[in-house]
Amino acid sequence: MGFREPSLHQFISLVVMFFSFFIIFAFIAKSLPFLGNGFSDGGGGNSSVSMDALAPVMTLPSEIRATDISSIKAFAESAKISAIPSTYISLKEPHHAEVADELSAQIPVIDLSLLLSDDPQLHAQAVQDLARACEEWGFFMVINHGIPESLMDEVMSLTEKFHNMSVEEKAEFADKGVSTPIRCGTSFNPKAENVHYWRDYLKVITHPGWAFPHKPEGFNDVAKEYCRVTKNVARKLLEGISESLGLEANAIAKATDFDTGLQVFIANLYPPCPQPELALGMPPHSDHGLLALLIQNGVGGLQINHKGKWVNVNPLPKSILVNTADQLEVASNGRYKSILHRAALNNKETRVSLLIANGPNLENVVAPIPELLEKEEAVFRAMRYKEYFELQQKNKLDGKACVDHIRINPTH
Ligand SMILES: O=C(O)CCC(=O)C(=O)O
Ligand SMILES: [Fe+2]
Repeated sequence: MGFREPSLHQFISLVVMFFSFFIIFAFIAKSLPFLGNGFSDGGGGNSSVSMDALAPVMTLPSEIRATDISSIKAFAESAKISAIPSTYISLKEPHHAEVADELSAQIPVIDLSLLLSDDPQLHAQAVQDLARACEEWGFFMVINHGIPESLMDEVMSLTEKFHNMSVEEKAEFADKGVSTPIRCGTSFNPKAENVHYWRDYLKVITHPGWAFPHKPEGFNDVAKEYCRVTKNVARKLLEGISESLGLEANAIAKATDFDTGLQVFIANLYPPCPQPELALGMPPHSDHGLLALLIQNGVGGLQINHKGKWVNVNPLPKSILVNTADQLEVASNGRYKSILHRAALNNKETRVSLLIANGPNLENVVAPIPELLEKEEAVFRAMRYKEYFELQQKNKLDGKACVDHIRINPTH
C-alpha cells in the first residue's frame, strides 16, 4: 500500500480542526476559576501552569506562579493539593522550630483609657509604658481603646464575606498598580518576587478621600466607620508617643501632616496551607507609615521579631495589635524601630487579618523631628512619603530593606 499525499483540502481541514481544538481547550482553561488571567498572559506567563492546572488533581503544579492565579484561596480550593508548589517554599527550616513561645506573654499591653486619663499620674505612667513598648518591642496590644466590639465584629465578618466572593465577583477590583485606590490580589507583589506567599489581599486607600468596594452589602459603611475610629486611636497613640520622646503631644502628627495622612485598609486572607511549616503568608517585613492597627478573626499566625527571636502573638480578647512602622523610626530618629514581623500559616483554618495602616501625608517629606536633632545627628535622610510608599509597594517585600535604604548611619 503506497503512501498517498493528503490533498490541500484535507490539509486545511486538519489545520482548522487543530485550531478549533486549541481554542476550545483555551476556553476551558480560562474558565477555571483559579487560573485568573494566566492563560491570556502573552508570552511573559508560564503556560505550563495552565497545563498543570488541567491535569488530574494528584499532580502537583510545582511551578505555578502567583502571576498566573488571581487567588490562592480559589487555587487551593480547586486544586486540592497535598503539597505546596515549589514556588511557595519560603523556609528551609520549619518555622515553629525557631519560635520563642516563652516571650509571648511578655508582649506589652497599653491601656488607652489610662493614656487619655485626666489624672496626670495615670497619664504619665501610660506614657512611660508606651516608651518602653516602643523602645523594647515596637509592638503592643491596646485595650480599653473605645472601639465598639460590635463594630470590630461587623467589619471582620464583612471582610470575610468579601474574600468569600467568587473570583469573578472580585474581578473588577483586580490590582492594577499602586496608584489605584482599590486593589485585590494574591501574595505581595507576584511580578517582583521569586518566592510567593500564601495570601490573598484587598488593599484600599481610605484616607484622604474615600473609595471602597460596593459589595458585599454594608461593607462600605461599616468600613468607613471602622477607619474613622481607628484613625482616632492612632492619633491618640501618636500623641502619647510624641510625649514619650520628650516632645509636645502634637509634634509627630504636625510634622507628618497626620490628619491629612494616608490610611490604607489591608484585608489579608490566609487559606489553610497543606505544608504550613514551609510557606509563609507574609515574609519578614516592617510596615510603611507610622502606626498599623491590626485585628484578626480569632485565628493566630502573626509573629513578631523580638531581639532576633520570633514570637507568636496571642491577642488579648478584643484588643488591637499595634505595629510601629518605618516612618515612626525615621521621625524618632531611630529611637523607636519599626517592628519586623511575618505571617505564619496553619493547615486547618482560614485566617483573616485586617490591618489599618496610618501614615504621613503622601506629599510630606518625612525626616527626623528637628527638636530631636538638637542633641543628635540625623540617622535618616529625608524622603517624600509617596516615594517611600511606592518603593515599598513596587518591590518584593524584604525585611527592612526600604528603611535601610534611607538610613545614613548603618550602626543605628
Ligand atoms: O496578617 C498579619 O498578621 C500580618 C499582616 C501584615 O503584616 C501586613 O498586612 O502588613
Ligand atoms: Fe505588615
